[in-house]
Amino acid sequence: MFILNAQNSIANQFLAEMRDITVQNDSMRFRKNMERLGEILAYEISKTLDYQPATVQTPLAEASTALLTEQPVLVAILRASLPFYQGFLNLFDQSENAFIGAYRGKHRADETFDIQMDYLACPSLEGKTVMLIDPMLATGKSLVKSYQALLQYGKPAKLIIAAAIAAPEGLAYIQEQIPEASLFVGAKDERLNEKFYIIPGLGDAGDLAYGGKL
Ligand SMILES: O=P(O)(O)OC[C@H]1O[C@H](OP(=O)(O)OP(=O)(O)O)[C@H](O)[C@@H]1O
Ligand SMILES: O=c1cc[nH]c(=O)[nH]1
Ligand SMILES: [Mg+2]
Repeated sequence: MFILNAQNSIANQFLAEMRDITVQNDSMRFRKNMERLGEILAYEISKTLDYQPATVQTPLAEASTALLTEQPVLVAILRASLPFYQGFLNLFDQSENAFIGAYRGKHRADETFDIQMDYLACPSLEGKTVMLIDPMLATGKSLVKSYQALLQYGKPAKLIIAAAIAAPEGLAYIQEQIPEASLFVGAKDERLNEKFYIIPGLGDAGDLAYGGKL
């Protein structure tokens, strides 16, 4: 598992501002920070993909390099992942894309919830490199249910799961349910609270990015 804030970098600033109650309610800044974190994680993930030799013709001569052997499929889980996903799309700008409307339904009296899933637009995933992108990995239910739904579009050759902030409980659930997934997270936080929010976390990522919902 790759944990970005295991090393100090400018990414600490973006994560800190997303968490900071004196900054996070500037929703444009919150979305921008989420996008920049997405770009950085996408860059780290890009180092682990497959490349093949290539040459490009400059005005003066041929230059040798190595380029991606294939474009990934980027999967955004509405709502909160949109700015985070945009960061990935900024770098993997030739990728295919999929969109899932998945959210945590109303919490029951015991605070548990089911994942509601109403929308799925997806190309074939057969044999492809798929990146499942969601900023918050709390219980892991959204990601697991999303992945299970995606399998109707084919079996990816490689599955990468990217989150801005992850709880240990969610990470364990993903590793149990989807052992083949490679995990890349901005930060691994302490725990979930009784309402299954990540502690210290940042609050509700979708609401901070786009406002509340009924
Ligand atoms: O790991 P889990 O326990 O499934 O929680 C994580 C999910 O919860 C949040 O979505 P939410 O249901 O708040 O919808 P939103 O993105 O529209 O805010 C967040 O954006 C993740 O998708
Ligand atoms: O802490 C959390 C957990 C789930 N979803 C969020 O937006 N935040
Ligand atoms: Mg939310």
